[in-house]
Amino acid sequence: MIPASLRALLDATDGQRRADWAGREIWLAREPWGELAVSLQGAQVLHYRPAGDPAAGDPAAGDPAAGDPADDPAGHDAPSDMSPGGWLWVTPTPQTLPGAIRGGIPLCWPWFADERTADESPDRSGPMHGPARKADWRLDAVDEHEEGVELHLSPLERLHSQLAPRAVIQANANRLHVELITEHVGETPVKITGALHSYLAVADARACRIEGLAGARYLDKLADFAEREQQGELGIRHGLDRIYHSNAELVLDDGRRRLRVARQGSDSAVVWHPGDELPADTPTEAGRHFLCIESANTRLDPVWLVPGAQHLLGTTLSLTSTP
Ligand SMILES: O=P(O)(O)OC[C@H]1O[C@@H](O)[C@H](O)[C@@H](O)[C@@H]1O
Repeated sequence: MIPASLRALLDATDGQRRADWAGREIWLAREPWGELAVSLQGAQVLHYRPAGDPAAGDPAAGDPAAGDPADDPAGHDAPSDMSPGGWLWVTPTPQTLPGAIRGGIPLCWPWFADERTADESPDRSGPMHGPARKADWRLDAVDEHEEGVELHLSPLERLHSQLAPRAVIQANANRLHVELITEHVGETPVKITGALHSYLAVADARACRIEGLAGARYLDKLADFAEREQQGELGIRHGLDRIYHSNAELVLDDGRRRLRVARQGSDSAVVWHPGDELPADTPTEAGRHFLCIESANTRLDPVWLVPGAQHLLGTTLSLTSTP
């Protein structure tokens, strides 16, 4: 679910790959395999929709419910400034530059949340979730073929004295895969955290289920990081902010789609929705249509990088039809 203005840009593309949206340069594609939109601010995937996405509310996509708006929670209860379809969510009212866009898959680097250490930020200053998501990135390589696309990006300016990040984004008719690779180009070991802060589009954030976390330990950020154990699968009915100590593959079931969320290089799965306390850049109606499941490295699994070493933090989204 994306802003109608971004949808209009995608619909208007006639093969060109660059457009401006909300003051940012966007790389976009609308091809037989599906659709992809990436903001060069933050190397942030904003939209992904594989061909035939059955929950799009679009008769052409083969959605049997699409003919009857009342039966189609995927699309027709969308706020008027939002367009249904796709696996990711973006706010219709993003902050102006140099603010970050809320939605899609922001890259949080080289620290997660406000847990920056002296390694990541010598004076422990800097924005929540690190500078990468607000920085300008450049496209270093694009590999387009009939089945999909692969993009390689790196920041225009150096974001850390000893670390160099780059992002790889792969999209095709079956999956979206994002990698954030950190290379140590300095002289002394450095500790990092970070996250791929995926905003997944859901029918209603208060009626979702996440499978794969039963029995996992987690830190409850809303209870001063109290440590708890997940009893059974996670049913979401209200706001939550948790860091699960788990590397398990997860399935997000919102009643209309079962999305598999696989993670690489991550022993922390962050599950977040602000409930009724929505951020200022998120209108009430739009705000109930996302749930964040983040592939993360947090205080539970920080990564020590030695000179010459690399770390890959990744996430892969695909469908599962198996209940
Ligand atoms: O508003 P931001 O900076 O994008 O952060 C959103 C949320 O991101 C989550 O990852 C954190 O666990 C939350 O505590 C935080 O509120």
